[in-house]
Amino acid sequence: KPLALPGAHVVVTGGSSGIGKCVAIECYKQGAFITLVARNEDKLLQAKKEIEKHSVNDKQVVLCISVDVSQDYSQVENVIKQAQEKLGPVDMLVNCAGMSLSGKFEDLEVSTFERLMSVNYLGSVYPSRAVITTMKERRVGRIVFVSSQAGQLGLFGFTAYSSSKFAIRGLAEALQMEVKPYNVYVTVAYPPDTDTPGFAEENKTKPLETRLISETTSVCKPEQVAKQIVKDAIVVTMGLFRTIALFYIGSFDSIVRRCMMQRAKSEIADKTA
Ligand SMILES: NC(=O)C1=CN([C@@H]2O[C@H](COP(=O)(O)OP(=O)(O)OC[C@H]3O[C@@H](n4cnc5c(N)ncnc54)[C@H](OP(=O)(O)O)[C@@H]3O)[C@@H](O)[C@H]2O)C=CC1
Ligand SMILES: CCCCCCCCCCCCCCCC(=O)[C@@H](N)CO
Repeated sequence: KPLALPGAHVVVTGGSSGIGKCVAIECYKQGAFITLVARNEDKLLQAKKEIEKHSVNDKQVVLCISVDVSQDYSQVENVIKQAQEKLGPVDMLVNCAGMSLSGKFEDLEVSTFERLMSVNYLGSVYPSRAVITTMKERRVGRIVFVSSQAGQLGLFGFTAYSSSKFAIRGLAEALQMEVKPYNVYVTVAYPPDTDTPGFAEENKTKPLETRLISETTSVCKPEQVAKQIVKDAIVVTMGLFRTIALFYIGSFDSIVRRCMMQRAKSEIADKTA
């Protein structure tokens, strides 16, 4: 049941920096073929070189594709098509592209809310939407979303960021219920502050309150966070420990399975009729 990474095709958005780059390295070390997706081509090539140092056989490939995951769905769809033509169907998608901007609600431009929603939320919807059909058909697939601790708890300074990360959780949980009968698994990571270029950038404009709240927990290494993300995606344990929710989820899952069987039956009936 665990996904076999050797020979698997793993697409990592935001794979040119920080957590995403470390996820790519972790998968490459375990024998996967990698597609890196991000905007800046120099950063992509730089990351490709770094990842290739960790190869475990001479067949492995790191493919780089430059695209903005948050802008135009048809562009993202094309990128996934290109990747599948070169490296085969996507076995695992890791949605790491994202960014953080902080400030008091009244100090943030409204355009910041739009920007974070499109990069963090729509930037996870588009790639996932582009791989899901093939995953369901093949009865193979993993989709990983990267939320944040600020996606479980709304925090001072993060009105725009937290809400974009909460949105990811809703998306992931609803999608999981749809695709479970097709052996496709969805996981969500909720990392704490992690030492990355993105984190350094965020710290330049963080309000004092946000910084003090953040400093109550320690800063993680991206390698460590990436290791956990990959492990959780490969061996999917009981995703979410929510006692009451579990009861409902179980009964909703059986509705989904029943509908799936009904549909299969009526398709057979249509064919024989
Ligand atoms: N570091 C932290 O403290 C934490 C981070 N997270 C989340 O983890 C994820 C990764 O963060 P981190 O590693 O720190 O970030 P980095 O800024 O170091 O890396 C972000 C990556 O995403 C890419 N990216 C950003 N915007 C887009 C876009 N519109 N289209 C395509 N690619 C894009 C960047 O490349 P390019 O700019 O070239 O496009 C880069 O590869 C984010 O979603 C972040 O919110 C969650 C919790 C804590
Ligand atoms: C239910 C249990 C929840 C526990 C929450 C504890 C919260 C403590 C402080 C949180 C610090 C903020 C992290 C944001 C990280 C982030 O996403 C940015 N660094 C991105 O760049």
